[in-house]
Order: sequence, then structure tokens, then C-alpha cells
Amino acid sequence: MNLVDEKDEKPTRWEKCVEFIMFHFRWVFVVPFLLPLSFLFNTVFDFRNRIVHAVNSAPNAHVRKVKHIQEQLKEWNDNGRKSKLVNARPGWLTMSFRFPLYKENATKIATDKLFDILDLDVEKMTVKAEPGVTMGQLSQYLISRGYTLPVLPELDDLTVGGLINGCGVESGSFKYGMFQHICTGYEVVMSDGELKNVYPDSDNSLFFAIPWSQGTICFLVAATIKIIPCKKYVKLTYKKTETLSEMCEQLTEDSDRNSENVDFVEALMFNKEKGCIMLGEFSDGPDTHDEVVNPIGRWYKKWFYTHVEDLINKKHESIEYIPLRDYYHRHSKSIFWELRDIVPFGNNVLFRYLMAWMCPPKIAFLKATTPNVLRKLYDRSHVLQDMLVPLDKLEECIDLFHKEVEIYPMWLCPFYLKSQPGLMKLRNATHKMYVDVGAYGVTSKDGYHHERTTRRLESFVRSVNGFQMTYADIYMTRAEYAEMFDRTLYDWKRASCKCIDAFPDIYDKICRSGRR
Ligand SMILES: Cc1cc2nc3c(=O)[nH]c(=O)nc-3n(C[C@H](O)[C@H](O)[C@H](O)COP(=O)(O)OP(=O)(O)OC[C@H]3O[C@@H](n4cnc5c(N)ncnc54)[C@H](O)[C@@H]3O)c2cc1C
Ligand SMILES: NC(=O)C1=CN([C@@H]2O[C@H](COP(=O)(O)OP(=O)(O)OC[C@H]3O[C@@H](n4cnc5c(N)ncnc54)[C@H](OP(=O)(O)O)[C@@H]3O)[C@@H](O)[C@H]2O)C=CC1
Ligand SMILES: CC(C)=CCC[C@@H](C)[C@H]1CC[C@H]2C3=C(CC[C@]12C)[C@@]1(C)CC[C@H](O)C[C@@H]1CC3
Repeated sequence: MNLVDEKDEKPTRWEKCVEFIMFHFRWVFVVPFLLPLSFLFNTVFDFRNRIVHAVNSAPNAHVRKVKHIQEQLKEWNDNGRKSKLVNARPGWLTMSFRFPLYKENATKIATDKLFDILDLDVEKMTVKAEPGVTMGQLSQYLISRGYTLPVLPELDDLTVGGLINGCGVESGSFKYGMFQHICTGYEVVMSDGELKNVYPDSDNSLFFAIPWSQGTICFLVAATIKIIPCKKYVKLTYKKTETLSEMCEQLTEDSDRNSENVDFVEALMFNKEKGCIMLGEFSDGPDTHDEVVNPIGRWYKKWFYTHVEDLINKKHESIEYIPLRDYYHRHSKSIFWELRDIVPFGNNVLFRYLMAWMCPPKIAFLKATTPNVLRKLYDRSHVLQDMLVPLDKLEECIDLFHKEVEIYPMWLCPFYLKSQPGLMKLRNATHKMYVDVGAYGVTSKDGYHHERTTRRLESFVRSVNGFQMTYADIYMTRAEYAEMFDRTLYDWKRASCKCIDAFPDIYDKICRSGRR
């Protein structure tokens, strides 16, 4: 690992030494303290949710919580709309490496108290949830009742509000699109305190303006989301690819959204040539005894990405049956591959059997306790980027990621993008298959510089009509951002809904200088 990087940011020898210790021995704090704390937190929260469902108190509480938000907004209006409005959710809880600076002098609106599932409508096939509801909560609630979300992003702590006002993608996305595309209605509170129900056929301009807007148009207080029936297992086929061009061709062929027996598509690259495409299908389980059932979510099981690599090293193609919830949260246990730097022995068999029942540490707790020295090191050599590019540009994109950051595994997740009004509007097609190329981890690439390298990646993404996920560090200028995202509808909606003096501009929320 490259502890020293650019000339302008060279740490002293003493700093290097402290960084080294903090980086390699962070587990000394994480294992005995954060793991039990995370486990305790999850157990208590889970217990609380079960009680709330059992007594069905959420719908009444929702009305009270929304009223409180409206009162806060009334007071802010009465006081002369003096500061900008943001969500009260504290920075350490959000699923991004950064803490929001734009919240410091802003008025914080209590949307963070909204974390319950409100209604399951099996006739309309929808679930209504408050914005703070997490993917972990939804998968547990829905799967036990025989349903699931068509797109269920894999990290347990991602929230409905964050995935709509930011964005969300997952292995069901090649068929159903992004998280926003499975939403059928939003309940929102505007800056003047008005409560609105927004549907594509009643208020379609607002409906399309909300996704990706980062909470700069209105406050989301509930979302209605499509559900589909599910089965107990995912029959997962692992297919090895041996060259980059084979990966790109095969992934393009496999990402056929009309294919009847594929429900999930995802791929991992383990180096520039070797990769694995995973095709999943809902299944009732194996037909014969000799087929493999692999409950990968159990505490003693290997980290998923290491399991995939082991499989393709042994066999060109294999099939396993994975319990559905284990499949969805397959990357949670190892936080993709980030945990290997934090608990280097986390995948060791002894650790797994003895301690991994408390894993993973909560991302929010890791974020809140990242020491400053480590933050500096991460600032210099940690990459966290998801670039969304047309699938036909995948080869070029991987070439560039390899040249610039060379972090493996690399996550590839195809998704269907239908041109709709809004920030993600396609400029040159009615619909297109895109792919999320995700790089997460510490790079030791010579010449890597967080700003200059990210700008080169961003420039490539703009040149192919791609998009950058906005939870990541963004170094684009305001004009470059407007080139990547279509602000036409967004700007009109901000003007017509009196948002300009009420909320920060989206660029000021997502740009690097808006975050610490
Ligand atoms: C349902 C709905 C209702 C709306 N109602 C209103 C309304 O009542 N009043 C109102 O003012 N707005 C309204 N809008 C906002 C709307 O986004 C814009 O007014 C509208 O998009 C203007 O363009 P258009 O529809 O003709 O074409 P669009 O297809 O939206 O054209 C805009 C496209 O052209 C591209 N473009 C624009 N300028 C350039 C350029 N110089 N060079 C290259 N490309 C460029 C943009 O990238 C964008 O993709 C509404 C939007 C929606 C979705
Ligand atoms: N598989 C995937 O798709 C993954 C996605 N992510 C990214 O993580 C983020 C989600 O993380 P999460 O912690 O859930 O969300 P965050 O708290 O990070 O929220 C993301 C954005 O949505 C806004 N927002 C959240 N709730 C509301 C609301 N009720 N009303 C209005 N605006 C709201 C926030 O505004 P404010 O700044 O005011 O709080 C913020 O700008 C997304 O940006 C997503 O792209 C990360 C990992 C995986
Ligand atoms: C699948 C998609 C689209 C994105 C996955 C992104 C995640 C891998 C990152 C989102 C937030 C990140 C954080 C960390 C690791 C990578 C993420 C989970 C840390 C846990 C790394 C260690 C630091 O001390 C705290 C970080 C918090 C955020």
C-alpha cells in the first residue's frame, strides 16, 4: 500500500508511522468494541421493529411525525426563510465517506425520525415506507411474507430516502432499472409546509424531478414502491470469463432484460482479464440432492467475493442455490471488500467461526470513529467511485480504471435506463443498457492523485454520456456537472416550487468542497 503519494501532500515520517499503525491495527479497536456495539444496535433495532409491526403503530405515528415536519417548516417560514433547509440525518449515519459541510448552518428538518414500514398492499403490489427505512428492514419484512423489491440494493443500511434522492442500483437493475424506477409515488412536504402526494399521472414534473435531487426540492416523507412475488432461493450460475473482451461481450449478451429465466445479473473482475459473471434466477430450491445449497449469509461462511474467486479458480461454470435474503446482502458481510483492510483476518476460518456472528461492523460506526490520521491516508489513496456508463463503453471504461486506479475486485452491475425527464435524462436514446463500474479500496497505483485522477475519470464518463454516483467524491465544476446531468426540469421545478431560497443548489451539496 502506498502510504506516501503526492509531493504536495507528503506526510512526515512520524505521520507515516502513525498512519501505518492506525491502518494495520485498526482491528484492535474494531473487533472488541465496534463489533459488539454493532451487534447490540442491530438486535435492539430489530426487536423494536418487530414490536412496531406487531402493534401496527407506524401509520398513526407517521401522521404525527409529518405534522411535526410541517410545523418546523411553518416556523422557518414565519421567521423569514433565513437559512437553507436540509435533512436532520447526521453526517456519520449517511452512506458516503464524507460528512456534509452544507448542514452546518442550515435548518435541520426531522425526516430522520421516519424509519418505519407503513403499509403492504398485495392487491396493488406495493409497499409504502418512510424514507429512513433500510434495505435490511425491507428485505426481512417482505421476504418473510413472500415478496421482494424488484431492485433491492445490497448494503443493509441503505435507506429508501437516500436511494431515491441519491440513487440506487443492484443486480435486479438490468431488468427493472434503478431504485427510482420502481417507485410509483412519493409523499412529500414542500418548503412552505404543504403535504403533497406525487404520482406520475397527477404531478408528473415533480415526480420526475425528485430522483437524484439530493433533497433540494422537497422533503420525502414516504415512498410507494413496487413489489414482486419472490421464491425462497436464487439459483446462481457463476461463469468464468478469461479476457476483458470476453467479459464485455458475455455481459452484454447476458444482460437481456427480456430473458425469462434470469432475474439478477452482476459481475466481478478479479484482475484486468479474469472475471466472473453471476446470473441469478428465483427458485424454489434444488430438484435433486446432489445440487449445492449455499447459505452464504451464515456467520461462518467465507466472504462472498472470495468464494466467487475460489469457485472460478476451480471450475469454469458452477451453480449454487442461495437463500434469497443471503443473496441480496451478499456484499454486506465483507462491506464489498472494504473489510479486508479493516479486519485483515476477518475471512480466516477461526475468526469466522468464533467472532463473525457479530459481523459486519456498522458502516456508520466505522465512519464516526475513523481517526483523523486515517482520514488523511484515505484522502490520499482510497478510491470510492461508481461510474455509470453505457454498456457498449464498458471495455474502454475498465481499461481506464485499470490504468488510473487498478483496484480489484471491480464491481460491474448492468442496469436498464429508460429516458425519462429529470436529471438522468438520456440525450441521445430512448433507452439504453448501462453498467455501474464500481471501484472501492486503497490504490497503490503510481501517479494516483485523488483529484486529478478523479477528474480524468469524470471527463471520460461525460464523454460517453455517463453519470457519476453522487455519494462519491466529485471534482467536476458546476458547468461540467450540468453537462453530465440534465438540469432543465430540475431548474424549472426549483423555480416554480420556490426552492431557490429554501434549499441549497444540488451542486453545492455534492461537490467536494461541500463535504469534509
Ligand atoms: C411534465 C413536465 C411538465 C413541464 N412543464 C413545464 C412548464 O409548464 N413550464 C416550464 O417552463 N417548464 C416545464 N417543464 C420543464 C421542462 O423540463 C422544460 O421546460 C422542457 O424540457 C424544455 O424543452 P422541451 O420539452 O422542448 O425539450 P426537451 O426534450 O426537454 O429538451 C431539453 C433537452 O435539450 C437539451 N438542450 C437544451 N439546450 C441545449 C443546447 N443549447 N445544446 C444542446 N442541448 C441542449 C438538454 O440537454 C435537454 O436534454 C416541464 C417538464 C415536464 C417533464
Ligand atoms: N447499491 C447502491 O446503489 C449503493 C448506493 N449508495 C449511495 O448511498 C446513498 C444512500 O445512502 P443513505 O445513507 O441511505 O442516504 P443519505 O443520507 O446519504 O442521503 C442521500 C441524499 O438523499 C437526501 N435525502 C435522504 N433522505 C431524504 C428525505 N427524506 N427527503 C429529502 N432528501 C433526502 C439527503 O439529503 P441531506 O443531504 O439533506 O441529508 C442526501 O442528499 C445514495 O446516494 C446512494 O447512491 C451507496 C452504496 C451502495
Ligand atoms: C454498490 C455501490 C453502488 C456502492 C458501494 C459503496 C460502498 C462500498 C461504500 C459506501 C460508503 C463507504 C464507506 C466505507 C467503505 C466503503 C463504503 C461502504 C468505510 C466503512 C471505509 C472505512 C472508513 O473508516 C469508514 C467508511 C464509511 C463509508
